[in-house]
Amino acid sequence: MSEGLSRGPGAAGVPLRLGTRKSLMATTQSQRVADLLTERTGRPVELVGVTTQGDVSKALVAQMGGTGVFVNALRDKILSGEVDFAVHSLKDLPTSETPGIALAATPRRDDPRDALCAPVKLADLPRGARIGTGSPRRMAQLRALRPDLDVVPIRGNADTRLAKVTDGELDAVVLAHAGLKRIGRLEAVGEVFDTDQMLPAPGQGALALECRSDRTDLLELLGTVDDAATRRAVTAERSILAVLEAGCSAPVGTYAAEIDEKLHLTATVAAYDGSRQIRLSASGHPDAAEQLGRDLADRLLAQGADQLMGERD
Ligand SMILES: NCc1[nH]cc(CCC(=O)O)c1CC(=O)O
Repeated sequence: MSEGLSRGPGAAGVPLRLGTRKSLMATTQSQRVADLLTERTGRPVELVGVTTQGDVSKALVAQMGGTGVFVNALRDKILSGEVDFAVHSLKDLPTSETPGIALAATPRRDDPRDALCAPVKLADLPRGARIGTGSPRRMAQLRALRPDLDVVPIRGNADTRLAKVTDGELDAVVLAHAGLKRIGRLEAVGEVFDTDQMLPAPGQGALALECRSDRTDLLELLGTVDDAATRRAVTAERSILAVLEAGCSAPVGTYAAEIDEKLHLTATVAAYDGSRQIRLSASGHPDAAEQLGRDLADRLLAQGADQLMGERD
């Protein structure tokens, strides 16, 4: 479509190429960001579907350490110049920096909470009900809330998981509210967990725009959809993960939000069996988000967080 045209900083009107996975969740969140960018800057944005190895082989996703395989494929396309930028679910991004890649913007966050997908609330599930999740964080917190439940490890995309409830294989599954909203499946929600009951994954509900770090023109343009309060909150949350040297598959829950110009941060580290949980809170100046997270992580470690995370049943 735009073949052969100059893509330099002066090329106003040339569509930006947004590399995206082809799943419904990915294309929905990419299109939302595309529309917002065009609305704010007048610049057209076209979606470029990218098939990753992870989309082709489910076994490979597990083998390569989860969602990182999707992230890496999109980053490769950015570095090679095939696409200009990508939109990721922030919680799927590793905390380590990637040479040549910049986090250009974090748009305003959606609901960060987890949701119980069942015809009833958690308290109304019968004793011993089967509840599916692949996340050690959700597993541990569910077991702490309802030790009598049978927590079943499952895989697959949100639709596959929801189908297990509809067809009666499971009584419930737990998924991110934000993802369910993006794929239009909020009707499946029986209860949205309060953060007092279940702390979300660091960055849950937030999106991340990435582009090449040497594209200063693009960094400025993408920066128009950045939400500073979201960035501060997810910075605090992710700095906990970084200190704990944990990823999205660790039993670590966090939630940060600004209230009355203070940043409040709560984090939990749980044993895999939910038998023990350390949960701590702190608040501080929003501009010191990273330090707030680091200090809280140090306090978690001082109370034995690394030992807890190392225990598996
Ligand atoms: N790891 C999969 C994943 N990555 C982002 C979302 C949902 C959207 C979000 O949390 O921002 C999901 C599904 C889920 O956890 O239910």
